[in-house]
Amino acid sequence: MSFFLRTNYQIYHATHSPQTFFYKYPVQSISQLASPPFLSIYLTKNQSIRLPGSYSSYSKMASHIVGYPRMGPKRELKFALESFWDGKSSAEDLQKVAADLRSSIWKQMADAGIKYIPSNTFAFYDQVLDTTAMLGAVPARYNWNGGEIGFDIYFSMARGNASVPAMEMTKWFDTNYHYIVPELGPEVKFSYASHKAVAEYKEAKALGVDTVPVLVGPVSYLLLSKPAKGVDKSFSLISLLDKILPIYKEVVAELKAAGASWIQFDEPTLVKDLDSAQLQGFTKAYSELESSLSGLNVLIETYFADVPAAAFKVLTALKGVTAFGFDLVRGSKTLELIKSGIPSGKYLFAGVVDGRNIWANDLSTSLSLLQSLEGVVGKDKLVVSTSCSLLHTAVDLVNETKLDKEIKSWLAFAAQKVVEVNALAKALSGHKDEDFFSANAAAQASRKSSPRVNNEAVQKAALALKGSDHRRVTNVSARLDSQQKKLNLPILPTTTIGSFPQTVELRRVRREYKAKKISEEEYVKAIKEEINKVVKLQEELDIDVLVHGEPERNDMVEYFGEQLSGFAFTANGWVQSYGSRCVKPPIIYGDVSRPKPMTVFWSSTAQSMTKRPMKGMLTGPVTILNWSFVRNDQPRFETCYQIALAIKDEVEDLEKAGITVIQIDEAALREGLPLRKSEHAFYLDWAVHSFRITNCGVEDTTQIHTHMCYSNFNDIIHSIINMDADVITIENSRSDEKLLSVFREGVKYGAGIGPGVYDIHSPRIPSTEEIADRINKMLAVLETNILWVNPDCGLKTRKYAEVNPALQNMVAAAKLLRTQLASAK
Ligand SMILES: Nc1nc2c(c(=O)[nH]1)N[C@@H](CNc1ccc(C(=O)N[C@@H](CCC(=O)N[C@@H](CCC(=O)N[C@@H](CCC(=O)O)C(=O)O)C(=O)O)C(=O)O)cc1)CN2
Ligand code: MET
Ligand SMILES: [Zn+2]
Repeated sequence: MSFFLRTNYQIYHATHSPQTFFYKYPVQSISQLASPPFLSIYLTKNQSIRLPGSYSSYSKMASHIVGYPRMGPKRELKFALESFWDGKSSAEDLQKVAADLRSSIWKQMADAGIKYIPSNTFAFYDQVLDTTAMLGAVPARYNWNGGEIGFDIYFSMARGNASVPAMEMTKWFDTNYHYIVPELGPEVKFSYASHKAVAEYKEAKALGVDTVPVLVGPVSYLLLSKPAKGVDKSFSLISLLDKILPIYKEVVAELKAAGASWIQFDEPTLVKDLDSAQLQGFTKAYSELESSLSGLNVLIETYFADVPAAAFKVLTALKGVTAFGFDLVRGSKTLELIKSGIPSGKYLFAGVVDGRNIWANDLSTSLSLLQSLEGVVGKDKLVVSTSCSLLHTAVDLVNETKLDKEIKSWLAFAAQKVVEVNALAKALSGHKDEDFFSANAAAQASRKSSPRVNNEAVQKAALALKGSDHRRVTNVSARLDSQQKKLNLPILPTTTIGSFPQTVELRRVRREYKAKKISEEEYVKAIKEEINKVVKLQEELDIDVLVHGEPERNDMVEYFGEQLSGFAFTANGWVQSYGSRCVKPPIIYGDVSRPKPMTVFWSSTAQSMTKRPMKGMLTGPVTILNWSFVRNDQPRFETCYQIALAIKDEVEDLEKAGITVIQIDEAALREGLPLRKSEHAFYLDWAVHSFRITNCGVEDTTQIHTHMCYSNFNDIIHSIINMDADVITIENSRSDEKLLSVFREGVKYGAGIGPGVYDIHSPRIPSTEEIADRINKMLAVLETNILWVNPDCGLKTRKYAEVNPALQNMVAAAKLLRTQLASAK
């Protein structure tokens, strides 16, 4: 009898001889798995296993996974969600896809031998929004009338609906994941309104998997929320603890009744710079919960950075808490705190397997670290874990059939990380899998010594940049004058951020070209037609500075990654960014260089179609860095300088080709800001420097734009000014125009600035009046002659039916104000 067998890195065709599987040959394509039988068992190469008894009966080692990607290996959840939103499938269909995904994830972890398997890390949109639903904290505008929160209220909060805008969405710490920001105030009535955590626990249990239910901890929940509209900005969110804890108690009681023996509270805000009042919130919350939690093992999970000493002290003194989880990849200083001060008798969940990256773990180094920790907390109290939820890494390397073999051997995605965690736990318990460890050691050695990683010329050029400054010689106001002479733009010039809708047809063209189903000629023709359509549309709309629409790009980072040396890319390495939207971060494995121009052909083609200025469109070095999986064998700034040099070459080639406005997007500059304030200055210094390197060599008459989205800039406004761009467009409308407050407070901004006039992440179409109103608010704090009018961000996720009227209204609003300003003179 023959089977397919999944190992950690490969799918094998296997034969079954009475009690043992033997590998026969590697299966080349995943499509061969179409017909059963297919056994999902994780094994290491050259290892055979005995079935049935021995495999399932060996006792589970002390291993734990903080959380797991929810989209599915082929983005099954994405397609199910979008089909449901489009009215093409039912709520039951969506529930079924979700249940299947959850069940396969739980079984996969159970099969791999993980002891502490998380539940409730699944979400239809976002785990913070799930918590808002659990607490019944639905803003009044959604007209919720109590009862269990269903899809319509839940998705209205996430995405808005025809009559009500969505809740704010913002970056989850320093990741590319976005969460829905709770809107709270003294008037909010909390109630237990979503039983999802308990339902998931029971669902797993029914499948034979006893899980650790995961909740966003009460203190982090409050610290990640914002005062609702109309609530005083100085309102103390933490003061709401008294109101939400009773609901947490209800949830805990229900989980206990359902049989849970562990519970995990994610309290990642513990890694931030908290003040003593905020820290006291933890003490208060967990003392309050102590009696409800009795009888349960309670894990407080932290991640993404070091836990500061003061927070560590508070954390380890919490009542009723039996276990602490730490990120030991990004939080190496926490290690010293653990060694010198973890209370005895508590469990240590040691996050040694990186949840933020795709590199295979250096198992022997991790094992030594874990062994040293055993000496600190005791053998029976050490649990091997991931540094954070695996939500932030790709799902399964097994689906990467086209990836270069050598590079593949250096990698581990979520499914492989689960195996690594377990291998480490087994090794600790004296059952080290020597084959697995030696294969891993060989891969580590090959990565260190591979000549493909090094490019000496690039290293030298990047090294030469350090320590020196790079800026344009003329100051920004003089440059703007020279540019205006050339561009002759009206006041309140209108523009868009770059991308236009990515239609099904467009995706098909790109896909078929990639799969070599259509010729280069046909592809170029189709893309040119698309650009022409977008150009004509913008001319009809009477937009002043045009874009080509980015139809040739799958993604603003991946597109450049595909063309730069030192990058590898995956076929299925998707990571959730928000809701159903995913990104496929390229992998930077070596020194970066630009073999040839990347965008010049498309930009000059687009410019030839119009007399209006056409913006060249590039992604900046910091954003390419922050939205890629970055090599971990050299400091990040070194990689960033290398990318900056490659983009500089592109900027100069665009200028030579006659492009006079060049936008260099730094959408992710703010997001890369370290979580700890003490590290901000160093990061901002090299990040801003990298940006300036890209355009320090252009003529005064070449207008450099940059764009940023989803960020709070108020704390880094001086660095933004220091980027010295001629024009910046910034997301603004979905965060209550917080951005404008910095100018209200008197910060002088002399360059062009376009705070977004409408939210592009919602299907809702803003009216002319609404947009005019927004522009007026901006004019109250910004000089008329520097203000630009543009949407918040690119339009690629929208449909033309939304984009056309929205832009029409935007241009109408700009014209309305121009007339008003002219007559007011
Ligand atoms: N990297 C990055 N991060 C970002 C942003 C961004 O634009 N890029 N924007 C901000 C908001 N986040 C966003 C993240 C994703 C998307 C987005 O639209 N993602 C697309 C995927 C984009 C993509 O790469 N699409 C490819 C791949 C198409 C595809 O789905 N192909 C199928 C079919 C392949 C086949 O049949 O052969 C597949 O791979 O399964 C393309 O269009 O060319 C999606 O989820 O739908 C938008 C905003 C913040 N972070
Ligand atoms: N130029 C890019 C676009 O319009 C910038 C997006 S920022 C996430 O899509
Ligand atoms: Zn943007």
